[in-house]
Amino acid sequence: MTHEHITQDIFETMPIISPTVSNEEQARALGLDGDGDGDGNSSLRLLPDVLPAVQCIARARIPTTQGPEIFLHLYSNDMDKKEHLAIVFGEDVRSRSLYRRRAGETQADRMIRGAYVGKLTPGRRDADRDAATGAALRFDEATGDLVVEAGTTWTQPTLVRIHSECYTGETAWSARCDCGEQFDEAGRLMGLEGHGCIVYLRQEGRGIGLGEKLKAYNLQDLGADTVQANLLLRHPADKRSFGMATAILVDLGLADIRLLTNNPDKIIAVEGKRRLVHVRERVPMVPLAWTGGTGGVSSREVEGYLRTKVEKMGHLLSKPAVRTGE
Ligand SMILES: Nc1nc2c(ncn2[C@@H]2O[C@H](COP(=O)(O)OP(=O)(O)OP(=O)(O)O)[C@@H](O)[C@H]2O)c(=O)[nH]1
Repeated sequence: MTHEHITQDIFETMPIISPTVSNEEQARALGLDGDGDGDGNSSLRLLPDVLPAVQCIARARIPTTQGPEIFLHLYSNDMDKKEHLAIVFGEDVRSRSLYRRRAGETQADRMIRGAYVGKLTPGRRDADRDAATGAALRFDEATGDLVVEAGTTWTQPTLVRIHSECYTGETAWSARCDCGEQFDEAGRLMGLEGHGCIVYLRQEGRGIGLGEKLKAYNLQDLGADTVQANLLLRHPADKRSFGMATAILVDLGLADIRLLTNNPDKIIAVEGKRRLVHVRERVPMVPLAWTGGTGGVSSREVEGYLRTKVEKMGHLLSKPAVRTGE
């Protein structure tokens, strides 16, 4: 479809952009549904049979400006060329694919990949044993797999956030969404617990990419809500999938989790068909501006964004009533 066609279509459909027009009506008018295939299903409902094969290719300790130390894990996979990440709080969380012994590698190679136990210090020679703490890794000699003794250090379900990339909210100080605030809050809570994981997925703009999200913002300024804007651009309301997150969590041995989210679709999606990951508890992410405290994103745009999430995307959020006479 040419640019002229899209522009023409948008202006033909502009009169039906109104807060009173439902997502379904809008989608029908455009011949689309949630995932654009006309079958009435949202893309999140289409759970994949097979998870991507993920491999953690490097891990490093990052001291942070916020206090807690994190271990950043960078993943490759067999489905896309993107660098998905796991931001891990807690030294005991071990990526199976990272620690697996590789043919011919030296202890120095392992330390450089981040496949070590304890802390790296100048002059350290052995990745698999930390003389300072006495910690040692154990391997299955036949397969080279790390033997992880379940529950030896952390027995509770781990606090997890599955975050989708949002350049505008995380880096460009955008007050159109609460993504940056959610990211910071997740890190704060995990820092307090001393344990947790933010899976950072490279699916910008609910999977449509930054360029398309910027177009969606212009449509929002022209009167569309966030769902209508995606549909007008001929994208599903939500183009994301969460099999990558499931695969990364399984690789990290995080099968029992408490998930920070308001989005019920995310719970279904991360558990997947085979329920390799169990969401034991949903931990709500209440916008800070709604908690009565200080801070938090506050703008006309973010209020509309959150309202659309509640009214059209089924998010489990309710704004506290404004109290009067106090
Ligand atoms: N297309 C589009 N994407 C947006 C918009 N605002 C934010 N996003 C993207 O939405 C994603 C953030 O969604 P999340 O906060 O991870 O997830 P969620 O489904 O809203 O659910 P929660 O876990 O409750 O926050 C990021 O990829 C953002 O870039 C928008 O107006 N349009």
